[in-house]
Amino acid sequence: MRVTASDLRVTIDGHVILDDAALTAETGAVIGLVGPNGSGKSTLLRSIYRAIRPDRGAVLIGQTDVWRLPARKAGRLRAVVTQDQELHNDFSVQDVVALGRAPHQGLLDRETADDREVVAGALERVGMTWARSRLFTTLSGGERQRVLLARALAQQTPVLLLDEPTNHLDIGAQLELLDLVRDLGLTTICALHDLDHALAYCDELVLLRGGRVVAAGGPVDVLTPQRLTDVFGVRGAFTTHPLTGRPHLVVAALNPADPPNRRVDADSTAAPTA
Ligand SMILES: Nc1ncnc2c1ncn2[C@@H]1O[C@H](COP(=O)(O)OP(=O)(O)OP(=O)(O)O)[C@@H](O)[C@H]1O
Repeated sequence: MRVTASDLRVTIDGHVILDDAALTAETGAVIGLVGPNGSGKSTLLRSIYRAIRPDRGAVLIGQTDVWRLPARKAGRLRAVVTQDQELHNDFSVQDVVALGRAPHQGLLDRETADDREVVAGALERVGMTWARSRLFTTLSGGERQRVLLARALAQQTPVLLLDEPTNHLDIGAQLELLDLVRDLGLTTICALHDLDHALAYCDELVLLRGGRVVAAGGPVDVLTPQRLTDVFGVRGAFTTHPLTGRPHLVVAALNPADPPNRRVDADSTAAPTA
């Protein structure tokens, strides 16, 4: 299902932290949100998953304005894995994943055989079946992350929103999780810090800086060497990955002699130059 966000502005305590933000995620596409710390990636995601109400703009999933829906109905359209430390004291892993079924249940409904099957399937998909009876709080950070992804899968939504899903994961687990996310075939919007992962796993990128979208489109077109310098203050170049044969991004610090160009201006939003 297609996701469209248009003209979003978010103001907190009188400060505009997201302005004029827009994106389109076509059905089944994986869209990466990239940008330096504090550029507004999480805020854009939050305004899409209804954690922060934008004071302007709209978010549509299909034809439905998510901000005009009751929370439970929104929970059938999109699932979220955030960076927030969720503790779930006294919950087993299975209980945590079962929370994903809530949007499909009435208030007093008991868990059905179908719910149990979906929960078991979600745990299996993320390779955490072995931990189903463990207390969630006893898992490592990476294991928790996989369980939270299983909870999102148990929601059985057409849209998945992920905020830095590879946090806490070792390098093998990062690639495994990103492969899994790609294989799901869901419309996915994912904030990522690792630009090479963004390049390898996303169909399109939205580059943010200072709460504004400065470029959007194919990863190679968005992550131009000029933008890597302007937005991230690094030098960058594409090469061919020696193992996969795919484009690979390498970065290095700016030469001390190169003044970092930290402007956001019309040049940053112009068509790619490289
Ligand atoms: N509740 C809040 N109150 C005040 N300022 C906030 C709040 N939430 C976000 N901000 C500010 O808005 C800006 C964007 O934050 P956001 O978390 O969206 O950035 P980000 O790109 O996700 O950053 P990071 O890569 O560090 O996670 C930051 O300057 C942040 O301090």
